[in-house]
Amino acid sequence: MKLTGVEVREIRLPLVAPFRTSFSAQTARTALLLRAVGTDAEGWGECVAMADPRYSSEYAAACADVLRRFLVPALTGHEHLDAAAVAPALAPFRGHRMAKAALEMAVLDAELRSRDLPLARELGAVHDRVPCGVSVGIMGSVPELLDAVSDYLDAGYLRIKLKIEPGWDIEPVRAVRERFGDSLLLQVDANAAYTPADARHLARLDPFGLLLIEQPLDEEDILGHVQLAKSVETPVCLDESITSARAAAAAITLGACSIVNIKPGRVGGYLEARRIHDVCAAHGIPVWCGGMLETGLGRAANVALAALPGFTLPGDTSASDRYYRTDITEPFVLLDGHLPVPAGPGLGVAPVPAALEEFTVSTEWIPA
Ligand SMILES: CC(=O)N[C@@H](Cc1ccc2ccccc2c1)C(=O)O
Ligand SMILES: [Mg+2]
Repeated sequence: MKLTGVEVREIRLPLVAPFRTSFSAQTARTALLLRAVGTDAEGWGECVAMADPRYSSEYAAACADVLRRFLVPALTGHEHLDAAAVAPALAPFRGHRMAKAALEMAVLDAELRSRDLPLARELGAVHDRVPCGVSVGIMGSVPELLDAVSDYLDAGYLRIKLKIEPGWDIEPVRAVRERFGDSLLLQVDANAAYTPADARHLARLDPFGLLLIEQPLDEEDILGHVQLAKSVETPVCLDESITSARAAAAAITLGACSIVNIKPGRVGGYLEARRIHDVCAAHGIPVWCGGMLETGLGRAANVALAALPGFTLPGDTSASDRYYRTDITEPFVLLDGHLPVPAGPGLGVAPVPAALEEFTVSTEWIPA
């Protein structure tokens, strides 16, 4: 397609409950939605950057700026733009992977809709539904945590992930393991809250039979994770550190992780996410799909990605109502612990206009 322009829409969705991690406490989700308009097609993309640079260096206002000044202009002049051409065209601009991912996603959605092809088919999905886990925030007390976990298990989630940080780790994990038993699929996510000096402390999680400990150390501390992986039994999984297929290959080869959390927004898009899946599969490394509190747009694409063969662990592809009372698309509803893979062309979903309007903060048209 020939790109006419991109509409950048800031939305703000209240969360059903505060979501606290080692790096922030959120009561609402600010996100950017992109609508790529072409001569004969249009498509939707979602930028997963937070309002402030606390998960990674990107943040929503910076994404809007880099899209406006550099990324959208870089796609003009392409008579027959397709998704494969987006990353090479944006490569001269360093970083800004979440902004690039959103733009590629919108072009990919437009291209696939015009070809009447579901994203799952394009990516190589082998399942028509995916098993779902849930990410549980840091709570005010252990009883409050146990109630939240109990509710999520009643909802049917197949795996529990607990956010941890120094001072909220051993005790909540012990309490959940003791209350819900050894068969519960249980893992933790530190969001880089620890240092290599905490190795002996983190080894105290070993008796609880966790599936993994996610991103215990700083995203740049690959060698620290290599050392840590040698001194704890719990498998190390990386999230923030895995920014590309190259980074995944290096981390795996060095022994920094034995499981990878794949997030398309973090790595520059769904095509790079598939490449990371393929690199991990070649190394025999299981992967799962991480979450960034996406709306139904990103959720639809993540579920399609999570249906690839190497995604052998339940992901953070939770139902819409884990985060939002009202989603901007038709809600994703958990059924027997699974979400269905969208079967329509492209993302297979689109915003519900009334919901979109309700949560829109601003819109901007960037001509190509
Ligand atoms: C589901 C989950 O735990 N996601 C991230 C952390 C996270 C937490 C809170 C967020 C709030 C706004 C935007 C992105 C966010 C990402 C993670 O796996 O590390
Ligand atoms: Mg994480």
